[in-house]
Amino acid sequence: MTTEPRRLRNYIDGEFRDAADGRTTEVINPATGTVYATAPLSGKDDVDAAMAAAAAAFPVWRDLVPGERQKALLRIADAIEARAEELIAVESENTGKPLALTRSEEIPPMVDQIRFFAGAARMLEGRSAGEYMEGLTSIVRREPVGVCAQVAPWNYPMMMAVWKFAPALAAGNTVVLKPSDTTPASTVLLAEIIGGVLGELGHPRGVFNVVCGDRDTGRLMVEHPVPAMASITGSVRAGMQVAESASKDLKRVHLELGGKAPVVVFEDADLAKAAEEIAVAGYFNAGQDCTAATRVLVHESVHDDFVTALVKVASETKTGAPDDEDVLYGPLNNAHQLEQVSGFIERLPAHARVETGGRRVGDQGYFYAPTVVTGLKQDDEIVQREVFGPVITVQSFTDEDQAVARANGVEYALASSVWTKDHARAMRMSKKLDFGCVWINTHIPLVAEMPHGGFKKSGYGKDLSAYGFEDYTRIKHVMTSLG
Ligand SMILES: NCCCC=O
Repeated sequence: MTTEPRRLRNYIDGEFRDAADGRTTEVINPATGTVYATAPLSGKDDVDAAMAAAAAAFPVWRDLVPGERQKALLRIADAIEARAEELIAVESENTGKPLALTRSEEIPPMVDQIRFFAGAARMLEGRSAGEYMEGLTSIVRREPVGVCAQVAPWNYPMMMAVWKFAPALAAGNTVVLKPSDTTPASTVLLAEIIGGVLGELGHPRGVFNVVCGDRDTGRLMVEHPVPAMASITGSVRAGMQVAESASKDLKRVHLELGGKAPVVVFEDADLAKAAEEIAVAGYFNAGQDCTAATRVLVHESVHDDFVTALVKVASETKTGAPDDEDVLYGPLNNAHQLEQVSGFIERLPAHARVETGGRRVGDQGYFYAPTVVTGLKQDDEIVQREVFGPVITVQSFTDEDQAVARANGVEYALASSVWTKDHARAMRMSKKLDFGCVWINTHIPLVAEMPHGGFKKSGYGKDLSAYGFEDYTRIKHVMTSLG
């Protein structure tokens, strides 16, 4: 017996709706390769409706005292916690992620991040009011920006949605959020949860809207005259298109565009610990993480020992079905991504060596083996471009200067790590590494209070933290005569 694919719908102005013209796309479970749902392929009418709803809700939401927005966000966090098992099941079906790891590694930080921004709503900072000219008092007002058009990626659909809507709503903005066309399911469920809370509290229906669709839908959102800000997590190409479209009416842009994180391992590092932790940080979520430990640079004197240790951990690392508690990661997100990752391996130059992996696992779904590639040169494609798959490359270096040059010698600049017992060296490296984050003797942890965001082609603007929160505000100078 075949079951009909579930029908996902947009969430606009407090109600679930199909696309105005009825168009849909298929949503595939990447662990099985089968269609299990359809989602609206939204067009201009849907984007217009969502933007109108968000614009109508904005003045009311903006003018609430911050404590009311805090209360709403705290209730949303509680509701997500209460319905965590549903979210985990939906996310795992839509991404193939291991259920156990979604439960332990995604829900708790998501809930914590919403609670952080709930608190931040009441803690906006500004410089001191005062008399900077004789007889005149100046104050700074910090205000929300307006309607925010937000485009989330497919690697962490729920958590990236949180990174977008939580700071925006906390600051008093209203939101139109588009999930990736391959992973809309958990965002639609989030809309039900968030909309439910906002409705119970009597807030305007259009505070939070979800519009499903593809790249064209995203383009319609960014080009739309209503939003004052566009934020996107995605590829460099998508970010450049957003920046270009947004430039036409000078919208504010917030871009998180991926990475190619260097992992610099010095000869005095604890190699066994480094190999263990780097493998987890490189293969977690099938390496589909913009901060993944993807590009190891190891001192030449310990290169071979490190490779041996890493290959051992890699070959013991398991990928498999969402309900298998022993797996570290599930499938690649979609057939195109499997093709992309396979393509990088197929195009490796003759001087490269695949030490382990380098192949698809099984013929159902989009699983790929944990892979280690050595023998590379700095300008090789796999060193320069983001693979977004379970592939760790290893190069060597001779000294600190060469390590820095190779680490910085890519277009991305999001995250990096340095592994050494020498504190002074770690601090020198943290100054010289040209990345938005430098971890020392660890790689990949994130925390709500600290900023996440890059430089160069990794984009600009910060997620998480008070800095991320401020990105969703604007400041106004008010000056009053004392006479
Ligand atoms: N580990 C979370 C990184 C967010 C972007 O991929």
